[in-house]
Amino acid sequence: MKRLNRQLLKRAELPKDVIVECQTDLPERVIQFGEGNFLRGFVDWMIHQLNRAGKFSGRIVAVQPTPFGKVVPKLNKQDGLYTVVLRGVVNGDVVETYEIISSVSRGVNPYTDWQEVLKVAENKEAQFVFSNTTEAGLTYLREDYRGSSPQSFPGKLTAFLYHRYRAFDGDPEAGMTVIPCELVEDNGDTLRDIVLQIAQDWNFPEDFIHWIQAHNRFCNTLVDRIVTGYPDDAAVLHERLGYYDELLTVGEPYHLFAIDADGPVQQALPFHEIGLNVSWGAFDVLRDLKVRILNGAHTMMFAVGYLSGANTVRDVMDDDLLKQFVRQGIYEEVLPSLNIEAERKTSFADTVLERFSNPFNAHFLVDIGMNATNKFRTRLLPTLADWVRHRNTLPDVTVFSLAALIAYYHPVRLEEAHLIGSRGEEEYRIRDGGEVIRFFYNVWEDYKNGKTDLSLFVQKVLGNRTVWGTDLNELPGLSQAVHDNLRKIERTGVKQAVKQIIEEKGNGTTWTS
Ligand SMILES: NC(=O)c1ccc[n+]([C@@H]2O[C@H](COP(=O)([O-])OP(=O)(O)OC[C@H]3O[C@@H](n4cnc5c(N)ncnc54)[C@H](O)[C@@H]3O)[C@@H](O)[C@H]2O)c1
Ligand SMILES: O=P(O)(O)OC[C@@H](O)[C@@H](O)[C@H](O)[C@H](O)CO
Repeated sequence: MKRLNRQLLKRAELPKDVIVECQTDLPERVIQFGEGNFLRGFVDWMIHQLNRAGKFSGRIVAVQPTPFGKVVPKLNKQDGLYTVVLRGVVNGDVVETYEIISSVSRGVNPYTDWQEVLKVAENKEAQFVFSNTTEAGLTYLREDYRGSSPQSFPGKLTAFLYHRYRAFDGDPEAGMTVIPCELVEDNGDTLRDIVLQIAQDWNFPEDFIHWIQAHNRFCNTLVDRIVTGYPDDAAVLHERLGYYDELLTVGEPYHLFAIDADGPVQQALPFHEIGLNVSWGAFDVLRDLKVRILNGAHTMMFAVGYLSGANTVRDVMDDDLLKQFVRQGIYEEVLPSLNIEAERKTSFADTVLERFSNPFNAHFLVDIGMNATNKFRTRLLPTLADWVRHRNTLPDVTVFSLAALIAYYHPVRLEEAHLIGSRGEEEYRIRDGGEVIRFFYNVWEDYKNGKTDLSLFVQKVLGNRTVWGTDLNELPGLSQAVHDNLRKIERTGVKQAVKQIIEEKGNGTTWTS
């Protein structure tokens, strides 16, 4: 089967329902740090839509952010082309679209071709920076700059911007608009602060620091689209498309891009003019809705679902009991703890459940479970803490999900940088930061070897401030409740324990939806 590339576009007859409006000769106007699923199915797809509408006329250079990337060679083999498949239910109708995306001109591996990255800095037409390097990428790393590619993403950006500053002699007009997409609160401000810190570490001149502050915009953003990436039914899709695409990118039709940016950015990137769901300006409420409801529910379900035998979000939604668990968590615990107008939060939750029930949504629970302790801290702990503060009781579903998370972090062995857990005969990888991994390995070993009993084990786990950012034992009753839930899980397994929780809470008729 022929591979997707420019030649194929010239020669092949493609199925009629594949959207092919490719512009493969537009100038490079964007540099993007990251080439992962999310950027390809979201930002790059949006820039492609702007190009199709004649409202941007520019392409993207995608820079690989770590030495271990595998996407850049694939992108270049396909001349930057790839297919976005959007599958889901919109207003009750099943929607499935196929579109060849041509907004990426090429990929660059900065570890072998750093000069190519610097050449983009010398191109005045390149005025935008996008990124998604996961939360782990948007962090400060103290490192030296010796003229080759820095390790960290902010280090690369600092070196890139310094080269540009020098190439254009500090021209204010050469300043860039930087739009990071990492799910980090105030991601634009955070990135700017790290860049400024690195500029100081490297003794770059004060004038450069002034140029960054005065003439480069760093926008805070919030992104929302479930992009599951390369599908498990790729062979079927290739057959249907009639060509081979190593970068097939599957996502849902829903998308939301909130960008806190002023008029000139809105005019330069007029997403709103072509019907894309982009919100300009401050987005505090949207962030709370998205992170607390959608991401919160994901974190609430991943361990409970996985240890109950489900593999994907869709499996959870197809199981009456697990679905009830998620619904109770959202409607009875997360929503009451959000100080947002009732109709708005309920309607957002309804949409989230509809998105989770997307029949095509093969979103793997083990992927959602990566770095789950940190996700619990940012996505569910606010619900838990708020509940305790206002009601002096504990939210059962959220607390159970914490116990299930701890059970999920139960290793059968330590393997290099991660733990191996087991679900019956099957093994899975427990992926988290090195310190978290070592901590869970040690506490579970002590418990299994009888050095601690379950009460002390739970107290140790909840008391680790590095893991949770706080001592969770200080929440009244939490330690006992997690202990009781873990005991139930030990005795009956997760699924039976969930059943008990649901039955104790009643049949759920109090749900808003
Ligand atoms: N996939 C989604 O549905 C979705 C939706 C919204 C937000 N996100 C965000 O995207 C991230 C996952 O991205 P994806 O789905 O494209 O996955 P992916 O694995 O396809 O891409 C991850 C990218 O991050 C880079 N990266 C990983 N660790 C890094 C590090 N330490 N330093 C620098 N770069 C690093 C990788 O090289 C790769 O380019 C998540 O952290 C999430 O916050 C994903
Ligand atoms: O991508 P992560 O691993 O940070 O979190 C898992 C999911 O909650 C997340 O990817 C959502 O699907 C996404 O945030 C939807 O916009």
